[in-house]
Amino acid sequence: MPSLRLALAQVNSTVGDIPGNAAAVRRWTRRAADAGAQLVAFPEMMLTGYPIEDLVFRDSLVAASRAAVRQLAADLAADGLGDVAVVVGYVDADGPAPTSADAVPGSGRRDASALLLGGEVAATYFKHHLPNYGVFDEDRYFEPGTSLTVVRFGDVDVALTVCEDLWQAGGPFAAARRARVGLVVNINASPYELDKDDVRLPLVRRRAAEAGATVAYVNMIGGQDELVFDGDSMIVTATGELLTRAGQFTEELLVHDVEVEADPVDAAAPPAPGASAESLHGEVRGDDDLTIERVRLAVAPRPLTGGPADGGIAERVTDEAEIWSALTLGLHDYVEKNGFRSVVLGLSGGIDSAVVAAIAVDALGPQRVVGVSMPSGYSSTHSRDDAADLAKRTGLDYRSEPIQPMVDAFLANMSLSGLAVENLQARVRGVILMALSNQEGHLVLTTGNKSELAVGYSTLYGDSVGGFNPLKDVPKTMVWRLAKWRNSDAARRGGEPPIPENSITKPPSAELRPGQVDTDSLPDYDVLDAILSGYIDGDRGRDDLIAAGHDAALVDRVLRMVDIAEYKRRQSAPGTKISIKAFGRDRRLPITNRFREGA
Ligand SMILES: Nc1ncnc2c1ncn2[C@@H]1O[C@H](COP(=O)(O)OP(=O)(O)OC[C@H]2O[C@@H]([n+]3cccc(C(=O)O)c3)[C@H](O)[C@@H]2O)[C@@H](O)[C@H]1O
Ligand SMILES: Nc1ncnc2c1ncn2[C@@H]1O[C@H](COP(=O)(O)OP(=O)(O)OP(=O)(O)O)[C@@H](O)[C@H]1O
Ligand SMILES: NC(=O)CC[C@H](N)C(=O)O
Repeated sequence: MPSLRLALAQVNSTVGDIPGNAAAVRRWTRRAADAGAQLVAFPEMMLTGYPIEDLVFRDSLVAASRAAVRQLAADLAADGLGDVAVVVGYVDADGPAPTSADAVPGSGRRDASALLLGGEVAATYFKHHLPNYGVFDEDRYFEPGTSLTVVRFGDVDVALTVCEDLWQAGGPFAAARRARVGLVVNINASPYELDKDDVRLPLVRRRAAEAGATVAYVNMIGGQDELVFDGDSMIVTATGELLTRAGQFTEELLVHDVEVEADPVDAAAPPAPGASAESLHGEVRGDDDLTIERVRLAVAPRPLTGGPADGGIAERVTDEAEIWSALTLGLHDYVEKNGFRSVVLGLSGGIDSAVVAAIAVDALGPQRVVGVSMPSGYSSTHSRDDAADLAKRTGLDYRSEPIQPMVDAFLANMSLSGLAVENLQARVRGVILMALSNQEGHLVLTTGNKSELAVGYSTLYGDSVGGFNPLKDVPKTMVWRLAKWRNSDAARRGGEPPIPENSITKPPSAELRPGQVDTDSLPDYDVLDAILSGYIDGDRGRDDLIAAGHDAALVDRVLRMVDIAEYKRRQSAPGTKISIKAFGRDRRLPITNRFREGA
């Protein structure tokens, strides 16, 4: 059986930085060549970054992407890497631009994969299955490809596919079976969701069985606004054997030798049982017929030399460890890719700000994190002590800005009472953080968790002020789990647990009036989160939630709070998606809306 040395470049690209991304391809191809790889695969839309959203409508961007892929082929050859096959994602176009009179959005735009060899773009493939659910809008942006590109690579037929092609049965993988390929290269921009890695491996196995071929799956890593990509690249044989698998959230070159069948399956044979359709979001399309385009290469691939390469199989980690990595990488990349040197946040001594501070310190280092205690007349001594303790444990830049004189100045000039005074305190804090941002250039982090965002438990233009929110998609009960995990992980490694125990154990309180605790207005968070998870993540209605055992009056109250807080969410800062349904692109609801569940 022919042996191929594959390299999967699980790397981080930046949206819009076409020259920087092309330079990264050259650097990683050099490393792959040094490891003796014959073919190196980069993620979906590596050259443009992913997702580029409406940038795809710009002719200038498409032209730059098309030019870059050709230039990259030439540059790789000039680097002495012309005999390494490089599979790379980019944006192509072969139809009228969407701006022309007879075109519709998406017309002519292609989510493409190119195989570069010998200084040329030797083959191209256009993504067939376009995801159009959850955070994806690819029907808006692209036209689906209708043929499968099969490249004769030495003695092996290799099919090119892109991301969603793997998530739906039929189409490219069925065509790959008909084409009797030995290897399917699948390049991805697959955003992180908790437990998605548990879905990926069985999915890759099913597609490998469907194609009757080895599947090389490469995914990007890195943060892009609300998305974070986790990698988890892997190679799986036609019989379902996992040969190698990368870790999550780190750049990595996975180099592995694969034995590939030169003439693998009997095209007439049906796919193995279990090769059926599957999608996390339950969307499945039919068994579309693709034509097969065979490409013969003008340049022979480099011979296999040196000792064997084995990429190994990375260990899986706990949910908390996985989420922590997602949140730190999401924040890190938002800060770095948007050119900030530092972040600032209010430290209340409570659990939310403590966890955000610990994430920021892990992502950026303590010298790039400013924590501000802003006590008012209602602030307890422990809230200040706990904030100071957190600062001492993490080494972040700690400041104190008492707000009472500023609140008093407002009250001396305006007659305010009740909720207006409560919210004034949160708003004065927001003004202080924005002033520090303007003065010193920090990005303001806001700290509202998903449970609070769901029920509108925050002050608009107050504690919700900020440019980025690491906890946006993290329910309160998970905030506590993360805090406990981070502390015990630190202890296990012999380090200082960053989060004061008191911040974890005390009852949550906004401290906007004497003796206030969250449970004055909200049910216990474990009860609240269970209802929210059903209503938001599961799209379950009132009756369904009551049938599941939740108290009817409580369900009515919670659903009403969620429904009327849509306006706050629409104005909220972006934050890293970790769940199947994050607020924002995953869940788009009208603000003006009189539909109410049940009562
Ligand atoms: N449909 C709509 N479209 C656009 N704007 C709309 C709107 N409905 C109200 N509004 C505006 O929103 C205002 C009400 O919102 P807002 O001013 O925020 O005030 P509101 O939501 O009434 O009060 C804030 C709540 O959050 C709690 N809180 C505050 C701070 C921190 C924490 C915490 O522990 O994390 C909790 C606080 O105890 C209180 O229950 C209205 O006065 C109006 O201006
Ligand atoms: N005394 C304070 N000093 C500094 N920042 C504060 C203070 N009180 C509130 N904040 C800021 O406002 C956010 C909302 O906090 P609040 O205490 O009202 O509710 P919370 O959701 O329980 O948050 P936390 O668990 O961080 O206390 C805090 O996370 C913090 O960033
Ligand atoms: N870029 C894509 O096609 C991603 C869609 C795919 N279902 C995923 O989440 O991995």
